[in-house]
Amino acid sequence: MDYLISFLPFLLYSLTFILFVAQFVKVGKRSKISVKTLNLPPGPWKLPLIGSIHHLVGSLPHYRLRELSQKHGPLMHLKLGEASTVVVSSSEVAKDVMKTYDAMFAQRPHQIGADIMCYGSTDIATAPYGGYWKQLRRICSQELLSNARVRSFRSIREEEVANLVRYIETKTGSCVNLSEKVACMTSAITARAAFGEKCKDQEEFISLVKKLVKVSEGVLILDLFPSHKWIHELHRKYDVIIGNIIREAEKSIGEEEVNSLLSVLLKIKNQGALQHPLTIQNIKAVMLNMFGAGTDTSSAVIEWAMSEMMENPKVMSKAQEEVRRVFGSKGYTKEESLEELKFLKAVIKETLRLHPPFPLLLPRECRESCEVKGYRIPVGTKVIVNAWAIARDPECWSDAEKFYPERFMDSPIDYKGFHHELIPFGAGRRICPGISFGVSSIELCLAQLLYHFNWELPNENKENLEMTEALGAYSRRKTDLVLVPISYNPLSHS
Ligand code: HEM
Repeated sequence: MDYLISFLPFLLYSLTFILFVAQFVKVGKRSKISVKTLNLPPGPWKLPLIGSIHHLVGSLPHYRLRELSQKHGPLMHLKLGEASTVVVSSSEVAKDVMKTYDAMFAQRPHQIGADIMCYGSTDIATAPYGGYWKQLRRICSQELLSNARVRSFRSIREEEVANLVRYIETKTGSCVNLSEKVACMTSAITARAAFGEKCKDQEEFISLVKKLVKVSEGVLILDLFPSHKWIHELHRKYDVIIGNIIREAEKSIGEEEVNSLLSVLLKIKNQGALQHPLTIQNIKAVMLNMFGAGTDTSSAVIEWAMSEMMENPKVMSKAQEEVRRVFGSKGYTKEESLEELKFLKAVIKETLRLHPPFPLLLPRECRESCEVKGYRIPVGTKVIVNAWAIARDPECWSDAEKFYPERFMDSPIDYKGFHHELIPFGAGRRICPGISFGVSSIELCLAQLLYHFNWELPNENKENLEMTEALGAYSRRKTDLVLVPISYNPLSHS
């Protein structure tokens, strides 16, 4: 009975929500959302109005949004009641939003879910634009994720990738669930960089954050049912574990030179010379970002790159030939050699183009009313940039749907936020600060997987590798990538 009573508010919420949405959404026989065009005051909005609020937009997949924008234009207005969202689907409009008017669109929309999970939205990713966020962002770029700091984690990356290679070597000729193993590796790299070597709660922490990340995909649920017990229960568990880890880390500060992300943050907090003093709660929120934003994203890129190369064996051979030539018979010995892997870098760019881990980036909000392409965007409008659709726009890319890394070989186009046709890390003030951290693990891991092994599909799906994406805010494979590694001996080929 108690159980039923506790579910009553949940059911009432659901019913109200469905009735509310049903007024605006006409779901046809084949689940088509009806679209109307309407002139909206104030300003020259002549954009499609579809029955949706920003919550729903979050759950509309990027490919459905592309279909809609192909019909209704690269700046599309979605509205339900008084809540407005614009969806950007061309590189030109993205440039306006993330460069010309970047300061106007550097806000994140307020989300109740983020308030619960991220200690009142005091992390970097969901903090409102302003002095506190700017300070965190500076700490993040100069101290936590600077190139020098990322270089200092080199031995961690090398050890974890070597562990993965050793494990795969024991499985030569049999099936390996690469998705699972690569996800463990990226989590281990992030955990050791974040907490240092001596963290005994690491495993528990990683498994809890995985659950939290899954839940955060459904921001809709968090925002609609903020009082529901399990959300708070999950957050309480996170708080206890990260609290223990921080207490342990505080003990070793000053004892030895530790450069884990957590110890750097604690030192900055203790120095106290900040305009917005950092609290332990703030540090807990930032640590959640490092894991939430940093682990599944990198492993998804590795998975997709391997999948695409399995689908395109000529690309695989070319990438293997390059790595084996550059590394020679000794294999990987120095990080600098990664710089010579021009084709592998192109493979990674092409993977990020076709499979950006956040196809819709992270949502933004308009801070000040402004005009984009002749349309007045009122303050408070939510903005979604469909980076996935832009990266497949035939106006920008020839043979846009084809996996063709060669397109980047003599091209200046990069993913660092200057070329708005390729923005897997976003652009402007809110661009991802973890590019160098993420890409350095991706490059090393792929290079080693290509150097040490030839890869085959398991017998049961020899003809057909499943390439479907799972539904959700992150772009990941619907099914795990299972492959058969065959160990490669460089000496027998030299
Ligand atoms: C392949 C790997 C990664 C991808 C594709 C990726 C992508 C993104 C994207 C699309 C955004 C939103 C940008 C925008 O709004 O314009 C973002 C933000 C962010 N990312 Fe990443 N990310 C990756 C790795 C990482 C790593 C390794 C870390 C940290 C260790 C990280 C930390 C963050 C943070 C803190 C933000 C919030 C920035 C802000 O709001 O100011 N990311 N990332």
